[in-house]
Amino acid sequence: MLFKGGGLPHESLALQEKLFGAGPDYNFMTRIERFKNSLVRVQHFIRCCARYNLHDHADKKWFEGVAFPNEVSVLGPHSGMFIPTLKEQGSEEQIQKWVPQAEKHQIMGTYIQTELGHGTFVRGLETTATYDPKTEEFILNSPTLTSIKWWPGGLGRTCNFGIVMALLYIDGKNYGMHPFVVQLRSLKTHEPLPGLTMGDIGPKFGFDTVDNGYLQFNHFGIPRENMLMKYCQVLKNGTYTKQTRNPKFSYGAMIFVRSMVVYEVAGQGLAKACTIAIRYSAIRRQSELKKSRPEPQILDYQTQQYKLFPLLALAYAVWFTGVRMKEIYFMVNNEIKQGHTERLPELHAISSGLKAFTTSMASWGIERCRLACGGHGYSAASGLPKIYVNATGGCTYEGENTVMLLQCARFLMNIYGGVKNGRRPSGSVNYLGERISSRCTLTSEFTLKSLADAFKHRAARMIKEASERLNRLQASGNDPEDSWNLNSVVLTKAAEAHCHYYMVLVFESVVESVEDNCVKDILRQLCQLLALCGIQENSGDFIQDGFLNNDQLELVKQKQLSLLSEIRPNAVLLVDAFEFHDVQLGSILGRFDGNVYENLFKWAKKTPLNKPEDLIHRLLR
Ligand SMILES: CC/C=C\C/C=C\C/C=C\C/C=C\CCC(=O)SCCNC(=O)CCNC(=O)[C@H](O)C(C)(C)COP(=O)(O)OP(=O)(O)OC[C@H]1O[C@@H](n2cnc3c(N)ncnc32)[C@H](O)[C@@H]1OP(=O)(O)O
Ligand SMILES: Cc1cc2nc3c(=O)[nH]c(=O)nc-3n(C[C@H](O)[C@H](O)[C@H](O)COP(=O)(O)OP(=O)(O)OC[C@H]3O[C@@H](n4cnc5c(N)ncnc54)[C@H](O)[C@@H]3O)c2cc1C
Repeated sequence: MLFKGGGLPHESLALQEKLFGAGPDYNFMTRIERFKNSLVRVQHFIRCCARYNLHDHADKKWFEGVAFPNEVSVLGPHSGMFIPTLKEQGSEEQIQKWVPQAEKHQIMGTYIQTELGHGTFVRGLETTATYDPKTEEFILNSPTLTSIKWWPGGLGRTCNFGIVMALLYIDGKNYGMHPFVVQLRSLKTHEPLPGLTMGDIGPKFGFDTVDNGYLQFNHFGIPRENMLMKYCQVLKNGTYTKQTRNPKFSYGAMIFVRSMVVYEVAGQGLAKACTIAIRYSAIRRQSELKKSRPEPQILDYQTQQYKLFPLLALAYAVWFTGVRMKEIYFMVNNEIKQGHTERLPELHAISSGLKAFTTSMASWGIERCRLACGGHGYSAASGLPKIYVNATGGCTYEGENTVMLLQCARFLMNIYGGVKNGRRPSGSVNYLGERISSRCTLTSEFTLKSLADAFKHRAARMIKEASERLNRLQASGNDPEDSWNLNSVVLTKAAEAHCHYYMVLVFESVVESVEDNCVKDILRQLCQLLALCGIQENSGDFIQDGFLNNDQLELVKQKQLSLLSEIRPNAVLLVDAFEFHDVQLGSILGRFDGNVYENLFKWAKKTPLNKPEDLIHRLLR
């Protein structure tokens, strides 16, 4: 119950739906079969939403977790980007017009921003929307090959609507990137409308159940009312007006998804992988620990614990951080709606930084879980390949991770510069206003406070040094842009250190808030392990300025090893506590009943390659 809160009833409802749990095995399907099967489940999901009166986004998410285990469906971009952008950027009239249809799935939309030539550099996008006051239409056009829209999920075959990000031109003047609601396909025939060339972009690393697509505009007209006009308006005569608000409001959909990805993608993905690897390690027996004794569970090998328990601690940390990230998003977004935009830069920085930091850590962690499962981990039956390919997409979409770390670093440099000029920082960066202590107080007790302080010191020092290096590069004659580029590796590391500190701090605050002493003690062990592993893996950062000494590092190592034995008796319970149903895990190795071998054998017998009547058989005969 530490995790699920109000979600359980919806999950149980979804689990009662036969169509979700049963059916053909994903691993034995071709891409087209996977896509079709997902569409069948999408339709059933939509019927369930009506039947169970599911409107709230969070309620639907619980349901989706069962309906689409370890994959993204075309509903992801629809409910995660299309509807939120309508709500956040549309005028009241526009919201009334489109949101109810979208929520009832009468129209299906996606978010159409990236182009063949540009994804990261949003200001480099080329699609144009030119206003024609005579027809009161915007004419959308793809002027170059590189301006063809590329990647939007659901665009290839499914969606009949999209929000297209395009450069607004009025009377020859470029007003920058704006969002437009565009009908793409006929609501009767589902054929693309004349003036649009569109389709699926082909097979990918993962995301088989999503038809990421391309779209080329050939002077395609849409009504004036289709520009989302909450913040900027184009009047009938072509007059452009805008509120004196931050132009970055049109990037709001990206902040939303980045804030959600920490929990939904990184937290869930790593927690599932740990559940599989730790349960399997309690079932699998191999080799000898002691002569003439039964083979031990592989989870009893210290090296196996050393591989998996730090990842378990990380899974808890990312999960808690993801929950906190969601809370912060909704809090700051409410403030923004009431006209208080002061915390937008911080929200952008922390959502960019944490999205990058946690998806990278989770991808790396999921792969390590696979390696920890030996040969069977390499089989699709482990469920780990599917979890990995979907989670690792999070390192790229919604802002490539290095680019996101640099956005976070940009904010940190601004704040640090302000501190130097006497400004007081607040929120997630308030520590930058504190004096940095030069010696570490870490003792063999390893209190959570002393561990968090060590990460604070590391982050503050690395941010300070990145800033000073930037200044030195400029002082030696480099222009600001070159200086930034020449410092960018250092900047990304400073941003990572900031995010790492944030994650340790969140974990520490969760532990402190737990009332049950037994649970508190177990969580404290995990939090200590997370922090100690972070120190050891990045020990150079902690000893570089003499903050930690060799004796303290030795203590860190000793404590890390003793924690492995302390965590061992609770390890399986700690993954059971995530409460993933077998349907959600999609893994034979991670089955709750532990009946691994019998089911692996049954599964292998079902593989299509074993069917007697096929071309392979004839060729081999
Ligand atoms: C509900 C969903 C739940 C779960 C999700 C689950 C599954 C996901 C499923 C499927 C995947 C779904 C969707 C994927 C969809 C996509 O990928 S959509 C496309 C996303 N594209 C990107 O993210 C592009 C990345 N690029 C950018 O964001 C920007 O262009 C940039 C940040 C790189 C811009 O860099 P610059 O050119 O430097 O910036 P600028 O535009 O000139 O900005 C100057 C100042 O503005 C600040 N800033 C930048 N972005 C924002 C922002 N979003 N909000 C607030 N402020 C911003 C920037 O920091 C500068 O500030 P200064 O004060 O320093 O000047
Ligand atoms: C599964 C998936 C789903 C997607 N869904 C959608 C969608 O629904 N809608 C949509 O519009 N888009 C979507 N996208 C596109 C996605 O948002 C972009 O691919 C992403 O933002 C990265 O941009 P890019 O492809 O231009 O990468 P690039 O910018 O070309 O990245 C390539 C390399 O260049 C580096 N680089 C680029 N710029 C800089 C810089 N300024 N400083 C340092 N290094 C830099 C990067 O770090 C990276 O190593 C999706 C992508 C994927 C993979």
